[in-house]
Amino acid sequence: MTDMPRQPPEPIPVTLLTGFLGAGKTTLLNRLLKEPGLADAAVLINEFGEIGLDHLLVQHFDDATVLLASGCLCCTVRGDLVEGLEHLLRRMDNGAIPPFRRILIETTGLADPAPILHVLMMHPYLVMRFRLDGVVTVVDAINGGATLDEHPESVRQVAISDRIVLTKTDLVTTPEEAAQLDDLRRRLRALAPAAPVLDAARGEATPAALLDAGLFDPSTKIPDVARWLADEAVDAAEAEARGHVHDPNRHDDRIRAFTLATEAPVAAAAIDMFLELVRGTHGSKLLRLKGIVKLAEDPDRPLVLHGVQHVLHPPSQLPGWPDDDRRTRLVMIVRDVEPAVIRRLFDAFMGLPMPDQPDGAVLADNPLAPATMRR
Ligand SMILES: Nc1nc2c(ncn2[C@@H]2O[C@H](COP(=O)(O)OP(=O)(O)OP(=O)(O)O)[C@@H](O)[C@H]2O)c(=O)[nH]1
Repeated sequence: MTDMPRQPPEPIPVTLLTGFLGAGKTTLLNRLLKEPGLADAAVLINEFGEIGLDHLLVQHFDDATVLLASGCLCCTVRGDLVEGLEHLLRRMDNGAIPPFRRILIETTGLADPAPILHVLMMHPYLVMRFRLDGVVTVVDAINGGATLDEHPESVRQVAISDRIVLTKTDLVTTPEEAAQLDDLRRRLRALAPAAPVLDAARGEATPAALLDAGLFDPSTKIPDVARWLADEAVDAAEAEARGHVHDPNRHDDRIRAFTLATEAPVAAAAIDMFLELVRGTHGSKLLRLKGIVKLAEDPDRPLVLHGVQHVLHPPSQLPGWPDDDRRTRLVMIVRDVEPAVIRRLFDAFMGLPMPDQPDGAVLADNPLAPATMRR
């Protein structure tokens, strides 16, 4: 018998469920797990709330954090999360539990989801076996506005989300509450313009609407860049935000979503230097980055970028462009950074004419510039 080369197993999609204390995460999770399509999902939760989960594959992980040698706080790895994920994989690979086709991770209401996403993007083994499908953030229609005002971590949870679920809209009865809900919806749209807002009480938070938020259309397996990037929605929100006076004391006014785009093919070194500089300078202020790049060296095979804070998922290349839009497009969500600052840098590195600005060559040719930025 000839040995067939072994294909690596398909990475298992992971959905991160986040949202503030009492927002309704467990209630939503319980409902989703009763859906037939999720019978073969595994669940990892890091606290048992008042509502129990009676699902076959529930595993618990603690809040324990392990500081990496670099000492970078945003890279704290949830040790038990890594262990929990490895344990589930081991038991599946050994046949001790039935194969699961998806993982849902419910975080504590106070958690910043970024370190959990970092685990999925950086761990040398887990990054091969799992892929981040999306971040679902649950927001309470009654308390959501006050929570955003008081807790910056809840603003971050919304800003990095791919889907938002509004809960408790059934409790909105008075005209004042309805007006507050309108305001909350506006805030959510500004914070996460690419994330559809789904109303749980109206039955909109279905598995079809919440899951498979990644680049590939689950039915065709073809990448759907427009849906994944949602750059048009971000552009529209950016235009709306331009007319608005930003109040630096409001947590959500400090967050900005914007897009960068160029028709011209981009040299791999230029995009590399640009990202290096943005990550080096703005690090934790860069909440999320998604992008597709037309490489000068290989223009027919677009490069896919995906990052949370300064951590980039290992970039991949698609075999071809899925539609007619072949521009390089990046969507960024930042905190406390003016989009114009990053836009100027992008234009400089992409070689766009910038008569009155220092351009990329000045940095790249400068022997005093950091080594990563020199030619
Ligand atoms: N009326 C109404 N109540 C809801 C809805 N969603 C959740 N709840 C209630 O809100 C309370 C908190 O819900 P949970 O699902 O425990 O919220 P959680 O986000 O998991 O809470 P923590 O784990 O404490 O962060 C429970 O009493 C739920 O029954 C909803 O859409 N409408």
